[in-house]
Amino acid sequence: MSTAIIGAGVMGETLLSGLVRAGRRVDQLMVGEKRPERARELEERYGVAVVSNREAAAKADTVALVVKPQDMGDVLTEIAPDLRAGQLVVSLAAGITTAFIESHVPEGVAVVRVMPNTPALVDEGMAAISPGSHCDESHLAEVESLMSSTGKVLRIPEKQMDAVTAISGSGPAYIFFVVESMIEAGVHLGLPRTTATELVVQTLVGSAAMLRETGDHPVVLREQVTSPGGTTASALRELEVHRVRAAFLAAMEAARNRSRELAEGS
Ligand SMILES: NC(=O)C1=CN([C@@H]2O[C@H](COP(=O)(O)OP(=O)(O)OC[C@H]3O[C@@H](n4cnc5c(N)ncnc54)[C@H](O)[C@@H]3O)[C@@H](O)[C@H]2O)C=CC1
Ligand SMILES: O=C(O)[C@@H]1CCC=N1
Repeated sequence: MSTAIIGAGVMGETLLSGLVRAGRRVDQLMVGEKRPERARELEERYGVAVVSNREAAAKADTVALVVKPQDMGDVLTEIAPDLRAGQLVVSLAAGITTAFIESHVPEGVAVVRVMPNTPALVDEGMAAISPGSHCDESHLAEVESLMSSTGKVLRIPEKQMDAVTAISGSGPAYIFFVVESMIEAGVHLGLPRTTATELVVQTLVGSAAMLRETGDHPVVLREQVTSPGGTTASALRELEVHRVRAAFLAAMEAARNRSRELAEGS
């Protein structure tokens, strides 16, 4: 089964590299990429064929669209004449609905919407997938196989996609923001930057492993760290005073709303 990736920026390369790591034959992969220098970079790095979008659409069994939501309409209009019934189109774009894609492609083309995230680069990705209206089990299984090469895959109803985008799609950025803030705090408290970075990164990795390995609720794990009258309680009180929990809620609502706006083309 050949797969084409149209749009090989951050997320397109993440998918491509994951497929290569998972042992997909490079001669079964193709890339369509607008920027010539980026295309050359990918050819050199992976030995993958970079072809026109139309050639990619005509030749591949599965066409993964990884361009920005704002570019999706133009790309679909460009490749529609080359698509045929029986092919699978997979969109990784925020906001873009399966109905929008189906309205641009020929009858009989199956569409699956995916929301991945960048930890896929280290095979710890979280991808949610939703079927369009002409999908069967084999199409969902194919997308599960594509995405499970780089992490976990969850099937969800499409109406949850904007919320999923706000939580796991954008999620790594929030975590990196917290990490960055803690490192800066360490420096402010007088630690060398390298020391602060090592402390924060290992604390994050250790905490993530505890969540996954114990299966305990985060509240339980937080309470274990919070000694009565101790340092953690003092810090958590400040986070509540500064309304950090409310800020997280507002931030994720904003991301969900932006995903909805992208669906409307703005
Ligand atoms: N970066 C992330 O963490 C995530 C991104 N996504 C989705 O992935 C998509 C791509 O995002 P990024 O990779 O971050 O953006 P990006 O800007 O790094 O990549 C987009 C790529 O598409 C190429 N491109 C644009 N128009 C094209 C065309 N007509 N034909 C061929 N290639 C074309 C650009 O040259 C660029 O290399 C977006 O729709 C985004 O919503 C989804 C989840 C996470
Ligand atoms: O920021 C964005 O729009 C994309 C979608 C989810 C993560 N990055």
